[in-house]
Amino acid sequence: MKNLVTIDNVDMRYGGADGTLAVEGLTLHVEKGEFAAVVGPSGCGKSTLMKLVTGLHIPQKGVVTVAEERVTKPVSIVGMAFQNPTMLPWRTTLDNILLPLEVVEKHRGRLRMNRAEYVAKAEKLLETVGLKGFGSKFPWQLSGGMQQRANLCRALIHEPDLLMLDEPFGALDSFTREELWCVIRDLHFERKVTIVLVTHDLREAVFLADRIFVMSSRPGRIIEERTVPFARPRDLEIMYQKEFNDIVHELRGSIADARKAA
Ligand SMILES: Nc1ncnc2c1ncn2[C@@H]1O[C@H](COP(=O)(O)OP(=O)(O)OP(=O)(O)O)[C@@H](O)[C@H]1O
Repeated sequence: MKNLVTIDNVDMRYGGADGTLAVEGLTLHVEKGEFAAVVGPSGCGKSTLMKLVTGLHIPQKGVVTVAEERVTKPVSIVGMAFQNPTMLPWRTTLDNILLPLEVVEKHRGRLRMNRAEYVAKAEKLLETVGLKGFGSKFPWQLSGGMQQRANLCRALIHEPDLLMLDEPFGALDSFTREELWCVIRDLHFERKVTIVLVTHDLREAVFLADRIFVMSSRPGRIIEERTVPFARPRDLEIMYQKEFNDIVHELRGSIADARKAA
């Protein structure tokens, strides 16, 4: 299958020539339609990887491409969701979801001409994530889990080919988190969007991903790549199977080794 994302031998340093080398010789390919997860010790450069793919950082060495185009500026075919939803409190949930369309030049004109169509699309997304009828509420009227759901809608409103998720469920209780795993699982299954998920939660990675990349300690590079063998769509029950927990334990071992090697 074709790669949608390629990172080839990339170095990224913060703060000038003597600054922090965050990733070094980072190489990773994600296929179109694939669900990839990236795990690794704290501070190993996972968020840096996300910023390199989305074009928020440009590396000093090496090449990043998305959809066969070299990344030299923020990439428009990508949707992003981070740990903190950062919704604007003075806008309704629906208007927060429409925000990326107002910001990105390419969509601005279309939104003005076809607002009703985009509102309908936002409402459909809200329904998909279990928030039907909540579009008129303000973010502060929603629970943390509901805000994360709305955050996902915002990342998906421009129908991105690539969805980048950086610890999007980190701050949630475990029941809400598992519910949202199922929302993401279904979105991936129905929309065939390519997803890259950065997470500290190894069960989350094994439940959701087709392939898991393990990073070394800083400067980060990929030290292990693991294909998850379970058929899709997966049920939460799978987390009680021995094969599932064996993979989680092996990944935990790899990360512990990477931390020791630092
Ligand atoms: N703007 C910056 N200026 C200087 N150093 C930075 C900057 N951003 C990140 N770093 C450093 O680069 C390294 C990688 O950071 P990054 O945020 O990518 O790691 P991470 O794996 O996402 O961390 P965590 O697991 O704690 O979320 C860290 O050591 C961090 O301190």
